[in-house]
Amino acid sequence: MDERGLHRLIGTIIDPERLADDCAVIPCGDRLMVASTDMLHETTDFPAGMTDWQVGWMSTAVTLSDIASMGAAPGQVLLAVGLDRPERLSGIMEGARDCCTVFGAELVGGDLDAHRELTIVSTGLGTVAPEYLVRRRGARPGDVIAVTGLLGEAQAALNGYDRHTKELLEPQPRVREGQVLGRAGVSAMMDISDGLALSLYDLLAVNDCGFAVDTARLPLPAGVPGEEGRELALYGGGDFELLFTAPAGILPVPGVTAHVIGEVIAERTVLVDGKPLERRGYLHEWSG
Ligand SMILES: Nc1ncnc2c1ncn2[C@@H]1O[C@H](COP(=O)(O)OP(=O)(O)OP(=O)(O)O)[C@@H](O)[C@H]1O
Ligand SMILES: Cc1ncc(C[n+]2csc(CCOP(=O)(O)O)c2C)c(N)n1
Ligand SMILES: [Mg+2]
Ligand SMILES: [Mg+2]
Ligand SMILES: [Mg+2]
Repeated sequence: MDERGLHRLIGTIIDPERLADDCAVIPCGDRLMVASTDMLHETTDFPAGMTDWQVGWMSTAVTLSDIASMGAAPGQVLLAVGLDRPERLSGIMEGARDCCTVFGAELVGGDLDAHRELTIVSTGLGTVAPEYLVRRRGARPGDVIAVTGLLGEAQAALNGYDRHTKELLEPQPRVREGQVLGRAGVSAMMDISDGLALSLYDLLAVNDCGFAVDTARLPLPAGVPGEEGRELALYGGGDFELLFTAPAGILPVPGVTAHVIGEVIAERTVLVDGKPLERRGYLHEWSG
C-alpha cells in the first residue's frame, strides 16, 4: 500500500474534491485562502549531513511550494517540531524563519514536543484573488506542458552528484513564478515534490485528458550521464519545480523561466515518447 492508495480512503471520509489540489481552498472575504500542511521526518526527508538550519529551511520550503502551486501569495507559516534533541531547535527555527523572510511569509506559531525521530510539520497559509487561483484540474488538449526549472537535481545529489547538494538540501520554492503564472492564465498547476512521473499521474487523476512528454525536451540535471539523467528527471523526488499546462500562446511568460516538455492530449493516459510512462517516484509505502 502506498500513500496515493490511502488518499483514496481519505476521499471516502472527507469530500474527495478537497484532495484534488496541493492546498485546501477556503473562502476569505473577496479573496481565497489556500492552506497546506506537510510532514517531514529525519529518515525519509533529512539526508545525513544536513544542518539544522537546512532542516528548518526545507520544512518551510515544501509548504511554500504548495502555496505557490496554486498561484497564491504566501502569508503565514506555523511549524510543529517533534524534537529529538533540544540543542537542534534554534537552528531549525532560524532556517524556517529565514525561508519565510526570503519568500515574503511570516513564521507566526507552531508546536513543540519531544519525539524519538525528528519530525516536522509545517503549515502554510496564503491568499489569492479568485480569478488567479490555479488548480491541478483545468488542463485542455492542445495545451503545452511545462516546468519552471531543471528536473532530477535533488535525486542526483542523493545519487552522489555533489554539485547538486544545495538543490537537495535548500530547495527554492517558486513563489514568485507561481503568482506570475497564475496571473498569466495557465490552465493547471502543481509542484513536483514526488517526481515528474507521479505528478503527471496526479494531474491525470483529476483531468479529463492525458499528458504526453518527450524525453528530448526534459531539462536534465547538469553533469549526469544521459540515461541516468533521464531516469532522475522522470522519477526523482524533492525538486519543487512547478509543473503546469498552458495554452501555447501565453508562453513565454515574461519573467518566468519555463521549459516546455510536452503536450496535453485528448486520450486519458500518460505517455513518454509515445509509450505509457511508468507510474513510480518518491512514494511513502507500507509493507503488508
Ligand atoms: N491525511 C489527510 N487528510 C486530509 N487531506 C489530506 C491528507 N493528506 C493529504 N491531504 C490532502 O490531499 C492533497 C494532496 O496532498 P499531498 O500530500 O499528496 O500533496 P502535496 O502536499 O502537494 O505533496 P507532498 O506531500 O509530496 O509535498 C492536499 O490537498 C492535502 O491537503
Ligand atoms: C532521503 C531523502 N530523499 C529525498 C529527498 C528529497 N525530498 C525532500 S521532501 C520530498 C518529498 C516531499 O515530501 P513528502 O512527500 O514526504 O511530503 C523529497 C523527495 C530528501 N530530502 N531526502
Ligand atoms: Mg504539492
Ligand atoms: Mg503533502
Ligand atoms: Mg510526497
